[in-house]
Amino acid sequence: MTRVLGIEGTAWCASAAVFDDATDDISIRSDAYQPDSGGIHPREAAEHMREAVPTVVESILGEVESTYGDPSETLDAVAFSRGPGLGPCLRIVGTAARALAGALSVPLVGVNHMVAHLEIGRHRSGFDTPVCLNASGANAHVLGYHDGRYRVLGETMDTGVGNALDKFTRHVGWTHPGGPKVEAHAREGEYVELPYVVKGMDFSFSGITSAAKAAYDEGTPVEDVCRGLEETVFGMLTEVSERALSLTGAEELVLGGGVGQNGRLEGMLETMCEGRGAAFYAPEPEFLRDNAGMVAVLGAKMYDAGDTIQIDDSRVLPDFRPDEVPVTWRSGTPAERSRADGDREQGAEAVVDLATDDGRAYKRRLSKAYRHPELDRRLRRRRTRTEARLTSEARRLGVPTPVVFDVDPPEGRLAFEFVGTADLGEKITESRVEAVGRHLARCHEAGFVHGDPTPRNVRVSADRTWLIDFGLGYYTDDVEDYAMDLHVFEGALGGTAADPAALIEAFEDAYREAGEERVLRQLRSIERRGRYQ
Ligand SMILES: C[C@@H](O)[C@H](NC(=O)OP(=O)(O)OC[C@H]1O[C@@H](n2cnc3c(N)ncnc32)[C@H](O)[C@@H]1O)C(=O)O
Ligand SMILES: Nc1ncnc2c1ncn2[C@@H]1O[C@H](COP(=O)(O)OP(=O)(O)OP(=O)(O)O)[C@@H](O)[C@H]1O
Ligand SMILES: [Fe+2]
Repeated sequence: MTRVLGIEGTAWCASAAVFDDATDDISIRSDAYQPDSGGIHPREAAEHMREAVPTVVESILGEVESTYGDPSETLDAVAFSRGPGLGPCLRIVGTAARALAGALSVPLVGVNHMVAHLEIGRHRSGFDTPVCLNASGANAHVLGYHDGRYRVLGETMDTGVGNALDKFTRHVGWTHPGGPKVEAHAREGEYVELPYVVKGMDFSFSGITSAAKAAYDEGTPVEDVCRGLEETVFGMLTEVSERALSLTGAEELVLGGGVGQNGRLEGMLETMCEGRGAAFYAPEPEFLRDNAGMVAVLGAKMYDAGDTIQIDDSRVLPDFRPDEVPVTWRSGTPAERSRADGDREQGAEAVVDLATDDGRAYKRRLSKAYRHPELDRRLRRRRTRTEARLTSEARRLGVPTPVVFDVDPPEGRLAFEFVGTADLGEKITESRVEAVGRHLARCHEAGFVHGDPTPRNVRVSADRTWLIDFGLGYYTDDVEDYAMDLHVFEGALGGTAADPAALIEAFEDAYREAGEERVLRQLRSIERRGRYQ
């Protein structure tokens, strides 16, 4: 039996909670910081924490006393959010947690806030090895579990998803937080087109926010812009969640983070999961937005695993990433599930019929019921057309790709030559990875990117390495886009291959030889970029 007091205060929500694992009771006290104008000001937020944290802790201690008895005898540990978050806020929470653990003479547990957003969903759903979509203010990422760590399968390349919505609402003069206002107005609006940006399983929002502001400034009704924002941004998050399910073979999805309170986002995820026979769980709103209940729950699991920290080692970590956390409290690896059903491959976007007498592969991009019909039509058409064009263009450059026999964009249909004997993932070697490096360099030199170069989009045989599935590709002269291709490939290697380091090195060496050094420099800058803005 374990009972843990948790403290949260990474940005706006001062919160304390107690979790009792015998009864599964979670009791939470929260006090939100509400800026008078603009967004969250770090100094004001810290001021709020200074006043509110002692009050919520006091209040929860009172409850512990009356429900369980003397806190120093009935609590096993104090857990707190070490990061990510705003430094000045985190330090106040850290100080409070250390003082309380000292006063109660119990161990201290340092929790990663983003992992807590995930674990609360796993705890309440009872799912074993779900993929998790964290949709919060300052973050947005899709996590999977592999080999003792949570892996970031995909994430935002610029702002968090809530921040993207909040930036738009500030522009139109609404108070913080803007997310709930976007939701209310979107209900009255008609969908308008905004840029849809998915690169492999990564994505970005800054172009969407700018386009939304511009549309509003040009007189598009604010309700319509809000609807366009929801359909676009949540469509992207749902698409990458589906890709993550498809890639890992997981059959469960949990949602986390404050933006998860949005009914449209939940609805899309639910529809997507239904469509592929996966189970979906969204925690109640009080466990989605920032709260100390999730900190107490994860704190209890870590405490049970002996995962406590000494006061001296308990400094806060404003850039704490979820993949830095050694996952001590759980085991299990997702069961491998074959996505092939006889002679039919089920990808995230399409079904591909492979066992044909004519040696062809027939691909069909399916309509996605979760997407707005107009957006769905546009994406399927555009990607089908792009795939035909770039597959042929790459082939002309000498990159091995299948011959395209037929294309029907409105129907989302393509007919290709069948190539290879296996996907790269099943037969990965350094020399094949080097071939991918050379092939991508050649595409980039010709001015386009693949857009989704994962091991599943590479086919291999004894003597050749083909690139397939160019549907997310596009022409560009921006070095950032080329570097993103490399980032996507390396990310996928990191998430699936047993020893990615040697493969990544071989891949980069081959790319360097055939392509431009500045792309690799840009790749380093992508990797260094702070994501918590
Ligand atoms: C590091 C930590 O401090 C940070 N916390 C955070 O972002 O608070 P969270 O409670 O997870 O999310 C707040 C965001 O959630 C948005 N939000 C709240 N209700 C919403 C709704 N109904 N629709 C869309 N967004 C909503 C707000 O606009 C705000 O941007 C994080 O988890 O990234
Ligand atoms: N021309 C081809 N020759 C041989 N196999 C193919 C061909 N096209 C597709 N496949 C097989 O079908 C699978 C799915 O195809 P594709 O990647 O084009 O669809 P998708 O829905 O975009 O999938 P994903 O989301 O996994 O990228 C491939 O991983 C590959 O195993
Ligand atoms: Fe959060």
